[in-house]
Amino acid sequence: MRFVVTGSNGLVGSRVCALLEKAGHEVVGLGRGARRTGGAHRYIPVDLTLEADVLTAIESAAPEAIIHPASMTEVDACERAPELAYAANVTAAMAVAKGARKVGAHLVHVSTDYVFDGDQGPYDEEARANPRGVYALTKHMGEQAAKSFVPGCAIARTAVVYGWPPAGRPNFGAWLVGALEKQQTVKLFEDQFVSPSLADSVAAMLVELGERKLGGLWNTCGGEVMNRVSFGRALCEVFGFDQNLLVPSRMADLKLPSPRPLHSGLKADKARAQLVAKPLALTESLQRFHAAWKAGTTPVRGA
Ligand SMILES: NC(=O)C1=CN([C@@H]2O[C@H](COP(=O)(O)OP(=O)(O)OC[C@H]3O[C@@H](n4cnc5c(N)ncnc54)[C@H](OP(=O)(O)O)[C@@H]3O)[C@@H](O)[C@H]2O)C=CC1
Ligand SMILES: Cc1cn([C@H]2C[C@H](O)[C@@H](COP(=O)(O)OP(=O)(O)O[C@H]3O[C@@H](C)C(=O)[C@@H](O)[C@H]3O)O2)c(=O)[nH]c1=O
Repeated sequence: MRFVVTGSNGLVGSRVCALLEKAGHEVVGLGRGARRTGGAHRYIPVDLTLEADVLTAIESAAPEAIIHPASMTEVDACERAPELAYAANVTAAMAVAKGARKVGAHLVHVSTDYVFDGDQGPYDEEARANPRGVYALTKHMGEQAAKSFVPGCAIARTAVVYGWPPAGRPNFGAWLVGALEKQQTVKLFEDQFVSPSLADSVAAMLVELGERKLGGLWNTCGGEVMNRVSFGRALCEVFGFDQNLLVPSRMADLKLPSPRPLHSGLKADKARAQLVAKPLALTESLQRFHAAWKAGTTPVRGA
């Protein structure tokens, strides 16, 4: 099949491109600025907030399916610059969805557990969204844009994605490993419950939604819900780091600019039952994360 993947320089997008290529699909990555990943697929630099450029790129690629992970993902930066967040998470989502509609491509739109308020998680696909904060609001609006232009699209929500990104901002898992390997202490939220998700596993589920042209809501995340301290402890066990470096803290103590859901997390039963690419158990995810670290295939190691 022919695929377009947005945000192909990002954590999820780069893994989606790699998996698609491995499976023998034709791939065109869309990203901002110069290419920052390997692989043999075609790359088109495009600012996704510019609708005309997005439509030109999508028409030239003529995909059967589009996977759209591109987004402004720094939650506090979104809070500080709502105009940029709106452009990246709503305007761009609309442009990509219009492109999909124009060429008749299936759309897999990537979203987040942060569309929920975190009062009563974990959440299944039927739960009602109640976004708080600019990142959450704009991601929720992005979902509506995707559904408005491509009613049969898949909305794939994921959460706390970790992995070894090609470049750019370190994620929760990479940030933790970077600090712990230098024996630095890390303050970890004990009051935020989430579904940590290995990027490769998320990518595999997104690829399957694209290949099978499945629509509707899908929680494409890790298979277990836990607080951030428990994640840290499990990571220490697998990597052999000292658990005494983990300092339990409360989110409110950090005085972050953006609100974040506390009892968040996603129920992964639908994906577990219906997808071939299953949500992974925490230990298996961490073992894979560790194996990539050991193999030295970690571009931002120590970032
Ligand atoms: N990471 C996480 O913990 C979670 C992520 N998600 C969702 O998963 C998806 C993927 O996240 P992830 O891969 O981690 O994010 P990244 O930040 O690693 O990647 C996002 C990519 O989008 C690109 N991008 C942003 N704006 C534009 C634009 N205007 N034009 C072109 N490209 C643009 C970025 O480009 P550049 O590199 O130039 O900035 C970046 O490469 C997102 O939709 C996110 O909301 C959901 C839950 C958790
Ligand atoms: C999780 C955590 C973060 N921090 C710090 C690190 C950083 O400065 C700040 C925010 O951390 P994070 O970036 O990991 O957390 P956050 O921005 O809340 O991560 C979110 O990202 C978006 C894209 C999503 O969609 C969510 O699912 C979620 O993964 O808080 C701690 O000090 N302790 C902690 O336990």
